Amino acid sequence: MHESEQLVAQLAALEERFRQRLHDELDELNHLADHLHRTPGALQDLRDRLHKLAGSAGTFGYAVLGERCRELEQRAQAELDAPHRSSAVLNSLAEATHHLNQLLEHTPDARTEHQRLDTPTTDEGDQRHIGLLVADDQMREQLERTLGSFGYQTSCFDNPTTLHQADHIDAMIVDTSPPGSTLLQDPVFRQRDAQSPPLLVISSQDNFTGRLHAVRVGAIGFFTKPVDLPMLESRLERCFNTLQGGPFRVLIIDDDTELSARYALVLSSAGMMVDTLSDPQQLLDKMTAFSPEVVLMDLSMPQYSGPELAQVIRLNDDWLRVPIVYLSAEVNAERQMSALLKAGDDFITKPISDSALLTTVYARAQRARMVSEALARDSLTGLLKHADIKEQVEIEAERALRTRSPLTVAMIDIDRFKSVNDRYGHASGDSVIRALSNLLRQRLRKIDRLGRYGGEEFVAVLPGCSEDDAFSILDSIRQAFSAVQFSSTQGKPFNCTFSAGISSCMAPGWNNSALLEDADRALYQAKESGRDRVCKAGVSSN
Ligand SMILES: Nc1nc2c(ncn2[C@@H]2O[C@H](COP(=O)(O)OP(=O)(O)OP(=O)(O)O)[C@@H](O)[C@H]2O)c(=O)[nH]1
Repeated sequence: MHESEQLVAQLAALEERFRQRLHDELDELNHLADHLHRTPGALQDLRDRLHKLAGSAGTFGYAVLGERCRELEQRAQAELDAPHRSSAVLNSLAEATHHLNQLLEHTPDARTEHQRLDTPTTDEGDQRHIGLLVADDQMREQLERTLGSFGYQTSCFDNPTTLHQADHIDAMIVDTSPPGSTLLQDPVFRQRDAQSPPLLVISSQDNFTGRLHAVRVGAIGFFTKPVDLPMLESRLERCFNTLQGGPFRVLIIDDDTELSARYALVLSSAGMMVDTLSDPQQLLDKMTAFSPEVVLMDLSMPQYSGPELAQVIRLNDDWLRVPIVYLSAEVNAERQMSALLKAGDDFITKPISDSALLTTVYARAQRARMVSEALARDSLTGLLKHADIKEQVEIEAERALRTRSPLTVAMIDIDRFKSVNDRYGHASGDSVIRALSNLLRQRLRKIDRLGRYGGEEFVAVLPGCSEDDAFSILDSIRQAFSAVQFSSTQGKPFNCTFSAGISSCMAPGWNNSALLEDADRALYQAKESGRDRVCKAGVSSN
């Protein structure tokens, strides 16, 4: 069966399950309606059930029923808030509840459409194609060279129309200099929409107006000359979502299993990884095991409230960045605010259409991942920071132990870097650090992890790579780096070298915690034996 047909069939099966439950649900509502006068707590119970149905009925196509439930829920709530019960109100509430059954017929024209769910895909592996509209020859050549070395394919255009008409452009970079350029006011830019490829703008001036023009045509990056190319490249990477990611992980916490199954189906059909939780007691285990990037949380569950669970999540520092979105039938703005004040970031009111659910979750997940990536990365090099690369060493070491596959860790340190700073200035030193990080990123594979361990010290984690293979890769990078010619701010040319120590988990006597220490010891040995070399742990170098 075709994938979209399968989705429609699964959604239909869920709807059928919901339809069957609906009959029982309406019987229960009728029963409560009959006991409003006699049974304490019946009114509260009726309100809660109406509230739940107001959220779920619309999602499964019973929009009219859902709206009516919401109306009755509000009437029940008003009666609960009143100082005394009114017989007349209870009678009319009971009567209206009995009429709900008739609304079961109001489905065909109000059913939720099973539209095709178009989502941005994150297909990795293909070479990305960047369209350049850059009149400045030097800037264009620099971009072509740098983006090419990062594996992008570039094409140059000389006017907005040909750029927009070009096929298979994954992103575009537009240079709006010289000052006063009206390039972005060209109609083709103004007609851009959500489907248009991401746009990065280069400008010779950093001012509010320039940034505003860029935002108005939907730019996702703004760079001022001289452009920090590694920064521009990492922005491109970020917008393609290729930074160590995989599908977005979404956790749905809702006691209504049919409803959460439906949301899960909709989100997973768009390529997201979804897990559901109906028993909040399992919350901590689930958060740890699944590590969601977005949590969709029902507002009221039998024994717990959504804000309580959100606060439990927020007690753990590791989960402070995870957006929590309440999915609720609650329309009362005051109650929504009070939930958000406790914890949580956003509200989606049920019922919600499939595409609105998808868009909201996608936007939240994307933003959360971007923030997370930005916080984990070093601003000068765009590489992982000390703590994050150390964590990657541990993760990969555990994986290597589990899968009995090789793993090599390399510690790399620029030689006599202090004297580079002293002789050529700190800014030249920075560009050496950036160049080495670019070179490492460019030469290593996507699955390798790279981090800036200290000032001029880097760590590379190479899964599936033997010590010998890692040695030859790093040695060729060492040679390439020593051939790079830098120029100081005064225009003086100079070269740099680095030393590296590598340690592999296939080495005899290996254990997890010693991996970095062994690489460090090997690095020390490389320094001691003359620098500009790569040493393996446990092998003496002459
Ligand atoms: N430009 C620049 N310099 C940095 C940065 N971080 C650290 N440094 C400098 O890097 C230098 C490191 O020097 P040392 O640790 O003495 O080592 P070295 O001069 O590289 O000598 P060996 O490692 O023994 O070859 C120090 O002078 C730091 O100030 C940075 O972000 N930018």
